[in-house]
This record gives sequence, structure tokens and C-alpha cells, in this order.
Amino acid sequence: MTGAAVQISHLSKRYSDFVAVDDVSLDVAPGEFVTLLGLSGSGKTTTLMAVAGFVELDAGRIAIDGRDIANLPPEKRDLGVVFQNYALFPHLNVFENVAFPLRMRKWARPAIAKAIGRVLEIVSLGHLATRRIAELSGGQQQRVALARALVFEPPVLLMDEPLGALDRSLRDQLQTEIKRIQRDLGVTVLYVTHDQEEALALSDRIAVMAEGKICQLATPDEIYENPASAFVAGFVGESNFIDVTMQGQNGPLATVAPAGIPGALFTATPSPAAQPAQAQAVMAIRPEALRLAALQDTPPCNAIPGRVALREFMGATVRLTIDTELGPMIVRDGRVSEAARFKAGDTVRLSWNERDALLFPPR
Ligand SMILES: Nc1ncnc2c1ncn2[C@@H]1O[C@H](COP(=O)(O)OP(=O)(O)OP(=O)(O)O)[C@@H](O)[C@H]1O
Repeated sequence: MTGAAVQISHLSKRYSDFVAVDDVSLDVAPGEFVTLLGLSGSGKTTTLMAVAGFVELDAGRIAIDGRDIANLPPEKRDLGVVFQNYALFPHLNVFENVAFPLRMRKWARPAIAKAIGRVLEIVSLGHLATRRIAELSGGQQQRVALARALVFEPPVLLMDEPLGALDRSLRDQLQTEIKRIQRDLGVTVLYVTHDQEEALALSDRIAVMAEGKICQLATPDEIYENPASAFVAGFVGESNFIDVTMQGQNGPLATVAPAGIPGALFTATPSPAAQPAQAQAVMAIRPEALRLAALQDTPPCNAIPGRVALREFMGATVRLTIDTELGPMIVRDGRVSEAARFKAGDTVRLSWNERDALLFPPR
């Protein structure tokens, strides 16, 4: 099996007056894993359904390896699909469920048996071929759905929240398996989720969607480190947001005045989207970029006093909520870090590096 390229060009879909997908273009390379990530209603499913052939386009073009498929019915597109509502047949056993797409394609019996044997090994279900679907756990059922989507060796696999119904530990386990299978088989994957951790863990690239549009398309690292907007900074990972007024720019840095503390000035890094001429901006700082120290230390330039309101132990990390004149700020640091020593009620100094304070146009 080798993956195919997927080209989505200027895709639009409206439901009466409501624009569900608004001029979306996306090129997925052969063998690439691309995730559509967004809030509920942002147009992810509609985009994926359009590729699958279950949604008619109002405008745009969808091509697989350069071949336009917009006018083909779903079964002629030869795409593997794992949708939450694309259910298995509960009265049939695992083998018969996985055989279904092969029987539709009129495969010969020996070829069917061979392909199913192979795909059930890939998804670690070889020992359960004769088990009825109703007698499987949720995670096993999702593996059957994955096997059924992969068995005819499609060049492209479409997955819509395939792990949505599973608990956290099973999700983590299946996530790792999906990634391994995709790597081993070289299949191209277009994946939909609203879970940012899942998107960051699985994807080669993430398309962040909002209101029917792609607002950023980049690698997980790039999206996390250089979000294109305040929305992305808040949606992918956590961010502290501070409303500021721009005071001036000095090379790559800007001086800003926070709204909540008269007379205070900070330095920060304008993102490419921030307009130097714009008076108002929002400053975003990741919780792990904030440092905590005892209040009596000499204040550095980007620092504010605060009081620990809440300390949450998260396992590997500690998450502290600090009440400040700028409102509550979230700090996250390692379990054995200096920050982890503080407890609720302690007075502290919060500081940050200007490179970690990104400026965006107001939300
Ligand atoms: N058949 C339909 N008729 C009318 N409106 C629809 C239809 N299907 C989707 N919509 C609307 O289009 C918008 C985008 O829906 P879509 O399912 O693509 O979003 P999504 O990002 O996948 O959300 P979710 O994560 O909840 O599935 C939503 O506001 C939805 O209500």
C-alpha cells in the first residue's frame, strides 16, 4: 500500500444561509498524516464528508493523486473511512465485518481470507476473528472499524473522531497504534478531532479550523511555538492572555503597557500578525514559560507580584493559579521544579522572557 496525495481546492459548503465550509484549500502529501482540529461546528466533519463523498460541494475541487473525484459516488472513491457513526454490523462477527468491503468489491474467497488474516494481525485482533461485535470492548470495536477501513488497502484513510467514545488510557494506546499502522503502511491520513492533545501527538501537520476556515496549517511544533493568532494560542495548548497597549517597537521587540497596572511597561515579541501601528494588542504567554520566585527577590523587568490561589498536582507537572493585578495567571512546571515548592497563600513574583510573550491583534 502506498499513500496518495489529496488536494482540496477552494471547497465551500453552505446549509441554506449558513456557511459550514468557507473556501478551504488543503494539500496533503502521499503518506502524510494531517489533522483537522477545531471546536464543534467549525466545519471539520463537513470537509471530511465532502472528501468521502457524503456531502455535495457548492464549490471547489477534490483530487486524489491529481484525479478529480468530486463527481464519483463514495464507494467509487476507494477511500478507507472510520467515522463514529459509520457503525459495524453488531450481529456479524469480526471476520464478516472486515470482509464486507471486500465482498462489495467482489474479491475471491481465498484473497479475502488472506487479506483479513493480515489486517487483523496489524490491529492486534487475530485471536478474535470469530467473536461477535456485541461481545467486544469499545477499543476492540474501534480496531475492527480500523481493520475494515484498511483491508482493501486504500491509499487514503479518512477518520472522524475515531477515539471519541473511548476512555483516556485506551485512547492513548490506540493513538500510538494508529500512528504505527499509518507509518508502517504508508497510507495518507486525513483525521478529524477537537482534542488538541490527540492532534499534537498524531499529526505531521495540523489544520486549525474556525468558522469554516483554516486559520493555521503547520506542524504541531510550529503551531504550538508560533501560533498564528490569539485564538490558536488559546486553543492549541494553554495560554495566559493580557490586554496591552503598544507603546513602541525596537527591532524585533515591542514595549507594551498592560491594561490593569497603571505605569507598568513590559517588553514582548510581536507575532507576524501583529500590526506595529495597532494601538491595542493581546499578549499571550504559555504557562510553562512563566517563572515563579519568592517575592523579596529583586524584580526583573518583565515581572509582577502575585499570590498562589491554587496548586494542582498533575503527576509529572504542577499547575499553579496565581492571582495578580492582571487577573489569574496559570503557571505550569515540573513536579520537582522550584515553582512546585510554592503552595496556596504564598506571595510570589511571576516573571517571563520577552521572547515568550507573543503579541497578537485583539481577539
Ligand atoms: N446537514 C446539515 N444541515 C444544516 N447544517 C449543518 C448540516 N451539517 C452540518 N451543519 C452545520 O455546519 C456547521 C459545521 O458542521 P461540522 O459538522 O462540519 O462541524 P465540526 O467542526 O465537525 O463539528 P463537530 O466536532 O461537532 O462534529 C455546524 O454549525 C453544523 O451545525
